[in-house]
Amino acid sequence: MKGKEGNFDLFIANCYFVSPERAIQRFGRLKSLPLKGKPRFADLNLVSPNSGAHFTPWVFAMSDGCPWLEKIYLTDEDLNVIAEWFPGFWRTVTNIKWSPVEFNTYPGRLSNRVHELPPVDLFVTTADPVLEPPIITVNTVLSLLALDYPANKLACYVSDDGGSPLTFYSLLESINFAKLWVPFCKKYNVKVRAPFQYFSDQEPLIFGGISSDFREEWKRLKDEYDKLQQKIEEATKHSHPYHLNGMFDDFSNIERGDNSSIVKILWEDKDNIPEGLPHLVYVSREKRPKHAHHYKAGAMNVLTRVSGVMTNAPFMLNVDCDMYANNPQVVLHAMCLLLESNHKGEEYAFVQYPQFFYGCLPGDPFGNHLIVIQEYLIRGVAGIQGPFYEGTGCFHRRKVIYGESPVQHKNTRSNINGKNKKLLRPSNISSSVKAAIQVADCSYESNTDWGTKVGWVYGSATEDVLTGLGIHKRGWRTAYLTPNPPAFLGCAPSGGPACLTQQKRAATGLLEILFSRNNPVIATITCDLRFRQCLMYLYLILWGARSIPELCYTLLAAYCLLTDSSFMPTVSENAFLVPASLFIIYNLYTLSEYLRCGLPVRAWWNNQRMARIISSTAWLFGVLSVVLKLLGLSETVFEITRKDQNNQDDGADIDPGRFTFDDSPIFVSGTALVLVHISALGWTLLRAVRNSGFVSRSGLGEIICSAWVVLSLVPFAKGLFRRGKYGIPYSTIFKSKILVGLFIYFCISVSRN
Ligand SMILES: O=c1ccn([C@@H]2O[C@H](COP(=O)(O)OP(=O)(O)O[C@H]3O[C@H](CO)[C@@H](O)[C@H](O)[C@H]3O)[C@@H](O)[C@H]2O)c(=O)[nH]1
Ligand SMILES: [Mn+2]
Repeated sequence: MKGKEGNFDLFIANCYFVSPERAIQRFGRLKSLPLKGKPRFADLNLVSPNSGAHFTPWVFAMSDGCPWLEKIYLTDEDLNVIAEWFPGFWRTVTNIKWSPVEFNTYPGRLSNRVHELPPVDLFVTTADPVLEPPIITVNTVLSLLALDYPANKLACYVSDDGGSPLTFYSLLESINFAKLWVPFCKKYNVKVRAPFQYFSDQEPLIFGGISSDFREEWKRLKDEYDKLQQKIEEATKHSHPYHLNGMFDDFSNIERGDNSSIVKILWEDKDNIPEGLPHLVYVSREKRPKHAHHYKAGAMNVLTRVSGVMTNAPFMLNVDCDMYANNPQVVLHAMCLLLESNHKGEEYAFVQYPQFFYGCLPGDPFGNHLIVIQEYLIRGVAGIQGPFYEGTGCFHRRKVIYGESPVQHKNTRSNINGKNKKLLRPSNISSSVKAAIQVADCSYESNTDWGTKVGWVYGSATEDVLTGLGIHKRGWRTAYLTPNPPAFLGCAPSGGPACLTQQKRAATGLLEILFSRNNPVIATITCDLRFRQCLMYLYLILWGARSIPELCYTLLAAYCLLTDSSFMPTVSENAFLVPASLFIIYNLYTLSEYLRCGLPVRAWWNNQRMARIISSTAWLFGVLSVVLKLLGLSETVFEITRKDQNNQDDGADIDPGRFTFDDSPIFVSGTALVLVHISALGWTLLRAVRNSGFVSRSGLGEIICSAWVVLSLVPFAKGLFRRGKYGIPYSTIFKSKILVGLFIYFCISVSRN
């Protein structure tokens, strides 16, 4: 089974078409593709819903001679039906979801080419030891050190933007544990290599038939991990847990946001054998109050340069500090794609894994598990030019980050003819520490292309999407990989404040892209961004801006009820069917997506509800902060999301799925909106009672709209009557009431004129 066997691009048409002609129209084009191999099979039966006729679509397999990769183009049956019946309906979204793609990778088949595997640099970013407890970062690092990949081809770099001695101490302490953990994982082929997850599961001890050796080692390692955890916990409690001497000297007198560069080798892998422990390097870049540090993008660029002078691997993985590797074969899976070019000779700029989360609350109460979005949206984009960069769980080609275009890449590749590829990683890195410190200084980037044409791009709080767009703009294709088990798992924030802060930052950052030099429309006209990819980016970056029309519509319903007017047709008119069917179809369709992902109805509802909450609060504030930035009144900031620890209980009545509040102004608009609608509905009811019956101009349409808003904002309605963190603070309610008063006054004065 070598050589030509195996690799094929597979085209499947598994959809119902309105007519066989339509199917031929859509899939006939496949015939003209340059088939290298023989078509494999064609045995799917299609049924035409109109004529009932059966017909067989074409299924093609094209062999490229690469045994470890399959690319499957799927066509979403429901999408086709909808697209057939409702031409033009939800066009932008349909554009994105139209041609989903799935890759199947077979890392096992790479095993006889181990010597050809390239080195990979692994990056972890952390920024705040309080919001991001070091034990979380330590677990992520341990999961990376223990990956199924030759250790002498890996190097792990941790960027600590907090310059925290606690984070440094925790990583230093974890080295001794890593020396036991990594061999243990590889010896017993441990599935989950983040120790906190592995040991939270007692199962390995309960099953029968496992050697007593294993039991003993398991217990020993659990013991060691507990000790490590205790040490870190202890250090967290005391302000000076370690004598500031020797290795800690650099951390004395550090002020937040004002420190020189620190680069320390925590572990240098001198043995240089595949079974060893990868290099581990701690990096805290220089920060000065007068120098913009560009948040995560700045940190990523420093990591790129520091690793550049130390190991300079051709591929770089980056993860957020909470995103541990859940599938030990992530690098191998990524290599199945990165080592290959497709039948047109194109290579992928990066391989993006989805963001999935651990410890998920049932029913996705905060609407942030991203399962459906990733399954339909990102898989769909994967069939256009490729997924956007999600900021974590992504393998980049180093040269692409340095600004290389696909054409340049092809040329250099054919020049070196694949032979001189750098397949070894230096085993001595201590000699380059001095250089590494220099490239981590903040003056290093002045008057260079870093942050514009080179590296992670500055100017947006969503540096990930902006950077990925810069790559697509140069004409690169990218790939989306969804192996089983999921590649990486992280923490999804819970509670109102953390979720809304994260969404506000996303809305801000995405909108900033519209006003950046990477504007997708300009990129399509002047560069190599594809048109459909441009539509996808527009859809994405205008997410937050949707809050403005949405707010207008929600207020419109309340306005009509308060002034006894209407914006909807009445039930007796035929025209009523238009909004009614749109409403029903939209909800049924989105619901079907959740059900097809195996999620409960509750998850669908929670996501719909959170979308309205986020739109009326976080996105609105996101838009506002971009407006302030454009007016030059304030700069946008990257607020770090709190990484919750599961045991963070602070009371008996704990319900982690319940919405929480604090005194942030972000809650004012939502509170005002729910108050407006409750008033409007109350007023309508009163009027109905007084007039004995609904003889008014505003009818069922307006009432349904208003009630839908209240239903979506139920957490706010409940928050009005609760105290503590589940209640809305009085000051917020007070401010909201002023807004409500102004709105009602506006309604009355408009309707009088
Ligand atoms: O000044 C900073 C700020 C943040 N970070 C790191 O950036 C990562 C992401 O920050 P987080 O607060 O966890 O944001 P999330 O909302 O969870 O992040 C999502 O959104 C970000 C912006 O789009 C992406 O960068 C992330 O990869 C993506 O997971 C974390 O590792 C932080 O430590 C820094 O290194 N320096
Ligand atoms: Mn995160």
